[in-house]
Amino acid sequence: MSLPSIVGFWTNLLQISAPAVRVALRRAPVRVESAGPCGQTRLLGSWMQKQQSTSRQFRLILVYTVGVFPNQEACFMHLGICIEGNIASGKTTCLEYFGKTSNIEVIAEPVHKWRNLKGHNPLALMYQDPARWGLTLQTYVQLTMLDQHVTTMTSPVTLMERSIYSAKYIFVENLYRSGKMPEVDYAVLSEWFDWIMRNIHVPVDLIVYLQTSPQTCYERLIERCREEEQVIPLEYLEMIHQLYEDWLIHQTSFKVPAPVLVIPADHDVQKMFCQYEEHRGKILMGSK
Ligand SMILES: Nc1ncnc2c1ncn2[C@@H]1O[C@H](COP(=O)(O)OP(=O)(O)O)[C@@H](O)[C@H]1O
Ligand SMILES: Cc1cn([C@H]2C[C@H](O)[C@@H](COP(=O)(O)O)O2)c(=O)[nH]c1=O
Repeated sequence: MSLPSIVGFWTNLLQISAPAVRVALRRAPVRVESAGPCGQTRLLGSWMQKQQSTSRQFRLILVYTVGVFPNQEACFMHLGICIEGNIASGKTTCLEYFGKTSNIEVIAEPVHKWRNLKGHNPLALMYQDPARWGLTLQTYVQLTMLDQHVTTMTSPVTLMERSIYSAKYIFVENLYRSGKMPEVDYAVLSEWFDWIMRNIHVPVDLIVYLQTSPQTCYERLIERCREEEQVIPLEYLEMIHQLYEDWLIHQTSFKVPAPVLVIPADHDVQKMFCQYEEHRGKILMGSK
């Protein structure tokens, strides 16, 4: 669908002038990125700080466009949402829940790659000897996360588990601050990360933070029983928790790349599913 058609559609439906729709589009947290296949105009989600005060009218247009044109091939609009949270906080379960909805594409964290890279297990190696293998794992995590961020999506909304941001701001930072990553390794990873930020567009429109207590995660981690993680003590989850809180709640450590929706996640699964339903609209809108 071309941009003029979108403008025409909303002009007719809302009985507002075409310039008003165009103004709403211009003020929106999406931008015309490129001409997609078959001449379709692609609007790629791109949240920008200076445009936080997006008009309500446009947001309605945005959300209902997803509903009205659900099956557009190579959809013209795309929202990227990252699900963040501590280890075993319930991110995968959340993804599986929303994955049942049509028009939402979910991208699970590529843990299987981190556990098996040409027969090697960088995740296990890192837990066994973080000072030796932290750089190895985190270099690969950064690459695989970037790969997921730039993958072309065909659905209007993508839910991605974690992000290149949390890999750097939480896990690399934790290794470094706890004295398990040499300064030179941290400097190399930081140079790579900064280069990516300067040269590659990594769009995120909303961060959904599943906020749990470290104790809850510890219990769920033991229940999940992933072999590599059996060495993780409660203190490790407490450090990850604090880094997440400083980044997304207090916003005192690193730049937050998108608005944050906080969902308390210590509850049982049924209560979590109820909360996901309550927040479904906000999540689809890609903002608070
Ligand atoms: N709300 C919940 N209450 C109890 N157990 C949960 C809840 N959500 C997930 N779990 C269980 O906890 C473990 C970790 O959940 P998972 O979704 O894999 O977390 P993450 O992807 O954040 O690491 C899994 O065994 C899962 O079945
Ligand atoms: C992003 C990231 C993850 N890890 C580790 C932490 C966990 O052991 C797994 C991810 O599992 P989760 O249940 O999805 O939290 O990978 C890491 O060491 N470094 C990272 O950057």
